[in-house]
Amino acid sequence: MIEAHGLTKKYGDKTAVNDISFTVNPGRVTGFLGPNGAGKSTTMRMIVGLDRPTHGSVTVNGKPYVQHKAPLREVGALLEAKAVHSGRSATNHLRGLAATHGISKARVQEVIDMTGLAAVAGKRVGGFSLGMGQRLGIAAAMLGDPRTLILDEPVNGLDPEGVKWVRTMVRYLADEGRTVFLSSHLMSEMAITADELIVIGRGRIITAGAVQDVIDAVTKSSVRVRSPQAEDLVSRLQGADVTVTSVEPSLLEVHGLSAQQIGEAAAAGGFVLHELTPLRASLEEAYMTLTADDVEYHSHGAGEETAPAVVAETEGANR
Ligand SMILES: Nc1ncnc2c1ncn2[C@@H]1O[C@H](COP(=O)(O)OP(=O)(O)OP(=O)(O)O)[C@@H](O)[C@H]1O
Repeated sequence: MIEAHGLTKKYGDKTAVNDISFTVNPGRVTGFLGPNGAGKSTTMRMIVGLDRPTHGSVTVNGKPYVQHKAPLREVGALLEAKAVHSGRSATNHLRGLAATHGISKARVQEVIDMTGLAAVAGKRVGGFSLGMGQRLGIAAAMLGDPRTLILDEPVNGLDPEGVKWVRTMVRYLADEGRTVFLSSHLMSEMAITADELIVIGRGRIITAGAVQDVIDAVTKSSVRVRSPQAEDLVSRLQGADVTVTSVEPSLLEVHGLSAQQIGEAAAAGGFVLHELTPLRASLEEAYMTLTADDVEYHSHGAGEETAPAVVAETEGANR
């Protein structure tokens, strides 16, 4: 478990992390999201004692990281994995780490096998690709068989097979009762990997909670309706707080009514339906809404999609 209370980090005038409090629970995969510069890495560095908080505190498994007698056995961390420019082999790199923490050579071999490094374990780490370096960083994090894992951008640079492997691995580790805290900018991946989310922007927590709750709190669900009588159906569906958008001639997107309400209204009016599909917003859409005001580095330019025409946003009954 990770517990932060009023955690704050200032670098000169810059407040990188601003009075944040949160809990990361065991048995769950918790995603840490936020725009570039939001303070994710700084928070993770404070958790593992690489940065000292300006104010506040953070504990891992009940104690500040530095007070653990065998920290590698409590917390494994992959932080801003940079290419390790080393002439040593992966095996020797891991054995060196293991030796200073009383960890056996057998465990080194285990983590090499777990992370798919067996074929390259004897090769110079300096020649590793980004993905292999990432796997080596994860191997090092796993070395002490820790109860808590902190992974900053673990899928960065990994191929699809590697991304899937990380997803499966963190699920397995959480199901074993471990605490898993990971950051990523890949929303689609986070949506299927994480159970819980903490979203930060400009050093402050924007929201936290179960993934679906975070999405539902900021996005409106809608229903896709396909009907050969779509045009006439629009007036049947009109009501207070109902928005009907015509996506194409026989296709509507309805906000403000459930699929059940639409189906019943259509049946009552004798309308033929070819499709009735509840649509849920994606984590990416929710994230964009949540962090819109907290993005420090905006990009501008082409690629903005034109919204489809809203054909009915009406008042009145019929719900
Ligand atoms: N050593 C440092 N000295 C000065 N400023 C720093 C230092 N480390 C981080 N910062 C600043 O603190 C803020 C938070 O940075 P941090 O790296 O924690 O963000 P992040 O959420 O991890 O971003 P990214 O997604 O880009 O990795 C940024 O504005 C950054 O420039």
